[in-house]
Amino acid sequence: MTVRVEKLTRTYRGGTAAVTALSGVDATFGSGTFTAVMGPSGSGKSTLLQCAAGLDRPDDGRVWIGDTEISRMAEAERTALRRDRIGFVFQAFNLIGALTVEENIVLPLRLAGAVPDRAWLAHVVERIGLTERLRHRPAHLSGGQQQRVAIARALATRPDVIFCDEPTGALDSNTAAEVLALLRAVVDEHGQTVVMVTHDPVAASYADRVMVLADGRIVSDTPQPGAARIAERLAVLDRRGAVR
Ligand SMILES: Nc1ncnc2c1ncn2[C@@H]1O[C@H](COP(=O)(O)OP(=O)(O)OP(=O)(O)O)[C@@H](O)[C@H]1O
Repeated sequence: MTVRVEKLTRTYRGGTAAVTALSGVDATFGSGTFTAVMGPSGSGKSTLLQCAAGLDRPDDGRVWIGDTEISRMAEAERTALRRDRIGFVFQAFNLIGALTVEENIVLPLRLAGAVPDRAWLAHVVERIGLTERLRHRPAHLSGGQQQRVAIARALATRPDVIFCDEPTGALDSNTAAEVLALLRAVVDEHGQTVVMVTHDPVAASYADRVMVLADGRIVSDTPQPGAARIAERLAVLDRRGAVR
């Protein structure tokens, strides 16, 4: 499913000054593609993700998931669409400690009152390599395993799009690699659309494309050129930021 944002603007008011987090951002995330969203701290990455996912409302601009314009939907309708068609993976895995791995994975389905597709769930659990751990509690798993559970939970409803905010931010490089390979496989094997905010050039090198934000605008949007080149580009941007 393609996600499209048009002229997205988001200003946070409150405190002494208004902060413009997004300033007229246009972007399309094609069906079955994996995009890394990068840029300095405060450049608007998380805000872009939240607006594109319908978790936050832009002040101006429009958002489509497939043919559905979510920016015009009422809150209840947006909540239902998020539940059915969008998956989320966050840096802090956000698993529920009192539930087992299996219960965490099927929770979105239970909340939606949906009948689980057992064959699909079995496939997802096998794909993330946690078949033996289904009855364990999250606290007994490593960070990488917990994030794999979070990805399985995001996949449980078979969403069209998965938004990830720093999914490997809390992981060491080996477990991060496993999680990134899994996201890559989700795109390649199932044609899901993945949009991932990351600070890490190595993480971004798993994507098809790298979009860089600075001051709420897209400053570069290219096929991913490899971790070393991504790191160089970010360093240039940081130096420019430093002289402003
Ligand atoms: N709820 C909020 N209230 C006020 N200002 C906010 C809020 N959320 C974000 N901002 C501001 O909007 C700007 C963009 O924030 P955003 O979190 O989207 O950036 P980011 O690129 O994801 O940053 P980071 O890499 O540090 O997570 C920042 O200046 C931030 O301080």
